[in-house]
This record gives sequence, structure tokens and C-alpha cells, in this order.
Amino acid sequence: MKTLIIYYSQHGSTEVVARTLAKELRTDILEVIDLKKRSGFKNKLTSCIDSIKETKTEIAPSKVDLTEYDSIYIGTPTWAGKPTPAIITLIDRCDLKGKDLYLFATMTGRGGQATVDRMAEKVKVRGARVIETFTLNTKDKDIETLINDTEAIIEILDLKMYSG
Ligand SMILES: Cc1cc2nc3c(=O)[nH]c(=O)nc-3n(C[C@H](O)[C@H](O)[C@H](O)COP(=O)(O)O)c2cc1C
Repeated sequence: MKTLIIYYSQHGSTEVVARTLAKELRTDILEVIDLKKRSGFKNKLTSCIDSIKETKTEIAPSKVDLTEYDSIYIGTPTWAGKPTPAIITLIDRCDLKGKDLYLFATMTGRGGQATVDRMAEKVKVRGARVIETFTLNTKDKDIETLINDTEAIIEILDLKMYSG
């Protein structure tokens, strides 16, 4: 049973969650980068519109070969109550047939659940089975707190039971 954790992170919080999961569950990890400029107020607005419309973006790597993995975690920040364009783009390019999926979203307020629900819809259409979803509020949290919160989720959801 081999597991890969895939994530997109603009400001680092989702990355802390993903890295903690990878360390604790001893999995491989892969960062997806959005090649579109996302910093600054104007671009934040565009990012929200792109997320609401599920507009595709340029990502690196452009495609991920998941052949050797049985279980895949996909993590995203919540943008306007939706998954980020990078993650939407990635999901639509992956062959997820027969894979076990774990989906997570970070957020600072509302919309995290809608975000994982939308990812769940999309991965199921691509043939995956959703095993677990979770959200994590990152508002005003330092790295240590984010690590502790992620470790708590691992315990509560018994995620170590499935990985290896
Ligand atoms: C463009 C944009 C839109 C956002 N929209 C939401 C939202 O709808 N709901 C929410 O709770 N947080 C929202 N946030 C906050 C992020 O989801 C939150 O800070 C997240 O943990 C950031 O992850 P990162 O540090 O990995 O980039 C938004 C942030 C950005 C930049």
C-alpha cells in the first residue's frame, strides 16, 4: 500500500499540514505550483473568480503519474468557498480510477466543507473512492499549532491505520 500526498499552498499553511501528514504517515509528498501570478489585492480577486468559475490554470508539474500509488491525499486552501484552480486543474488531469482518496482543505473562516465536498464530487467522477475528508482552520495559527492540529486529526481519524 503506497500513499502520496499532493498539495497546493500559496502562503504555507496547507504546506505545513501536508508535510506533517507525510512525516507522520511516512508517505511521499508532491507540491503543485500555480504558474499564474496570485499575489497582490487585484490577483486575490481574480483568484476568487477563477476558483468560483473553476477556471483552469497552468500548473507544475503539469501532470502526475499515480500508477504506483493506492492512496492519495489532496490538500488545498479554500478560496471563495471552493478548491483552488491549481487543485481543480490537477484533479482533472489525474487518472484516479480505483484509488482511495483523502481530501483536505485549510481555511480561515467559512467554506472548508464545501471545498472538500466539491473535490469529493470531482474525484468520484474520475473513478476514485473517498475514504476521508477533513478541514483545518489556520486563522492566526503559528506553525507549531498547525502541526499539533494536524497530529490531532491524524489521531482522531485514525489515519495511520490506512497508510504505509
Ligand atoms: C484568494 C483567497 C480566497 C480565500 N477564500 C477563503 C474562503 O472563502 N473561506 C475561508 O475560510 N478562507 C479563505 N481564504 C483563506 C485561506 O483559505 C487560508 O488562509 C488558507 O489556510 C491558506 O492556505 P495557504 O497558506 O496554504 O495558502 C482565502 C484566501 C485567499 C488568498
